[in-house]
Amino acid sequence: MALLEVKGVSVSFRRARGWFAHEESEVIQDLDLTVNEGEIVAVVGASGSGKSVLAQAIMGILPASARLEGQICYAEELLTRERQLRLRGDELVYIPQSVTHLDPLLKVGKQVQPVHRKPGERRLSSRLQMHKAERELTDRYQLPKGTTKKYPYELSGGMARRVLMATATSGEPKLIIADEPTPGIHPEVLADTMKQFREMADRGAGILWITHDIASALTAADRIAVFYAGSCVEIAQVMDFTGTGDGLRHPYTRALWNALPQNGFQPIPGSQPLANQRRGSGCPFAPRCTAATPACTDQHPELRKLRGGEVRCIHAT
Ligand SMILES: Nc1ncnc2c1ncn2[C@@H]1O[C@H](COP(=O)(O)OP(=O)(O)OP(=O)(O)O)[C@@H](O)[C@H]1O
Ligand code: NI
Repeated sequence: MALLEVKGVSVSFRRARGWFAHEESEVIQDLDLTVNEGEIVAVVGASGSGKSVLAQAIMGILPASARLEGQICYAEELLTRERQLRLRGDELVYIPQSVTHLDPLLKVGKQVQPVHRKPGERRLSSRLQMHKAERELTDRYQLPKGTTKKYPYELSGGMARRVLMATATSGEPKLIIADEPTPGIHPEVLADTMKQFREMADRGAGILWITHDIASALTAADRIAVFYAGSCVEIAQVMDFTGTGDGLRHPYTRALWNALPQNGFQPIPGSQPLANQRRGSGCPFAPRCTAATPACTDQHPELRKLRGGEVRCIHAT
């Protein structure tokens, strides 16, 4: 079953311009993405491509200046504001990109206790729960003993990140939106985090995992969604990332793959256009694409199915 379906979602931000006027920049454009039960979908793409904005749209925490179009469904029903509020922190959990999301005034231990929402289920005594939280943090996340008694400001960035992970995974969530959960994490903890994601997925959860690190995404994800300038340009299978990238469908995905150290560090010239620099309606990658033709600048390519994946490029075969 599809746990998360993002259908034709666009997000734009309104900004004042001068005294009376305002301008809108579209930072996500007509996005389609699905996460099924038991599946880990990694979202990769350059900084500013719209990954975190998508996470915020799903969680219902976009700022008031944002306008969202399109539909987001959870468990095959529209994810309305009311459902977002009801499911958040329970079935639907979020690991935010910024550690400022920890409550600064609450000791860490209080923040990693599992939620018990089932009717009639007795809450564990608070001391017992504290012990459980402590064990989780020391055993699984290798944090020093006593971490639960600390306040967030007493933790390093990497420690705070592990606390965020523990906070999000201490219950039994169905859909996890993890925005860059791994930077600053020790390689062993990284491997364990990915193992934990896999176990949760094997129990039926769906995970949308936003990351800069394609190499680690490839070791744990089932499918990879590639973002460029607010568009999802390709959805690939992990096994497509091999050799010189001939199995990949979009020139940007191929360029990302060939820019990895193990593939010879071949950078692509130019840079991703910012939302307010995108001109016209063509393919956003066209200005940097060696395969671009005049037709590429005419219209935004449709997302179409190709060789077991999806692509937005009129030339992909
Ligand atoms: N609250 C906001 N108001 C205005 N613009 C915003 C806001 N939040 C994000 N943006 C813009 O939306 C675009 C996408 O940002 P987003 O944070 O989603 O990028 P990202 O892909 O997560 O990047 P990174 O990899 O650096 O985390 C950027 O151009 C950013 O400046
Ligand atoms: Ni981000």
